[in-house]
Amino acid sequence: MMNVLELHQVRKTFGSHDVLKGVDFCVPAHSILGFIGQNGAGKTTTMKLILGLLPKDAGEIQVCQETVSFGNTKANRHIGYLSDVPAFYDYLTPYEYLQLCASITHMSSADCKRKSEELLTLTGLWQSRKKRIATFSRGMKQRLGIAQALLNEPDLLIADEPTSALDPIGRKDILSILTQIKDHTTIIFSTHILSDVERVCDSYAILHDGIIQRHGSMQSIKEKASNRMQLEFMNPESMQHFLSKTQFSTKICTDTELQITHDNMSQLQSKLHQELLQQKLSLRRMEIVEPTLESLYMEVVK
Ligand SMILES: Nc1ncnc2c1ncn2[C@@H]1O[C@H](COP(=O)(O)OP(=O)(O)OP(=O)(O)O)[C@@H](O)[C@H]1O
Repeated sequence: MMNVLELHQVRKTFGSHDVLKGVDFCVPAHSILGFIGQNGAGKTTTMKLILGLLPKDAGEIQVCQETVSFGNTKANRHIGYLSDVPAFYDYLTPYEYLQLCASITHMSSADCKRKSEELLTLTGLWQSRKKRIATFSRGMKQRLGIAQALLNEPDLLIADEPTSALDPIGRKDILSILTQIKDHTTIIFSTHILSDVERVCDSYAILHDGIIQRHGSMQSIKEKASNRMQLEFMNPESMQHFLSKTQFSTKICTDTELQITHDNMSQLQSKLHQELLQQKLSLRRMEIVEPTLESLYMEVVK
């Protein structure tokens, strides 16, 4: 599959601060990439480099096979951009606003009408098309931001923390729009909300300490073999008893719960059964801890 976006060894320094120290990742066509990182990790910086809004110190960026360079906005015709806090002319209606945006890009008035109607419907703003943007909630403004970013039918949508400021319903709306458009548009969205990535993304990339520390498909996380088991004891005393005798190295979670890490799950299970039997202990719960995006993230940033 063709990559809509490719970054190779991208570096960026602000003064003496090495923000990006060689960032590499690709986004295949018609997929959604969750671009994950803590505050200040360099997500916005990366997005501005992709848009050619900042000069990079080294490396290469390609959008739809076109090389991006600072100040040259040619590659931007492939891109729709949604900033983390989209700003609008509040006295306009969403319909008027989209028309204004379309007129700036010299879209014909027939195309503009058709596209505005389609996008207001897609983003659930059709009913509110005659209300002034000033009366809109944050979620509605974010949805209008998506409509605007999609006006020119971009191959790539770059969304900077589109869900971070929203409540659960607002977030669900945005995520559902992103899922609906991915047949036509490839999406990269930055976030630190891991559950949003788990809900809609096809792949993830974790930026930390200036490089992509982990990346892959969401499917690959599910297929990763678990090496952890969680046990819950009936009471704190039985857990203490177990801890005083066990041969396994353990990580205590609460006064009745602990985790055991082991390379061979079936071996662990049978040995545990033996131990519990010998110690005459019964458990409330014993379950395999499936690998999650959160556990990967924690490994990286801890
Ligand atoms: N123009 C600039 N001049 C100097 N330092 C900058 C500039 N822009 C960003 N930085 C620094 O680069 C680092 C990365 O910032 P960036 O905004 O890319 O992070 P982020 O991952 O988007 O964080 P957040 O989640 O808080 O938006 C920060 O330490 C920031 O202070």
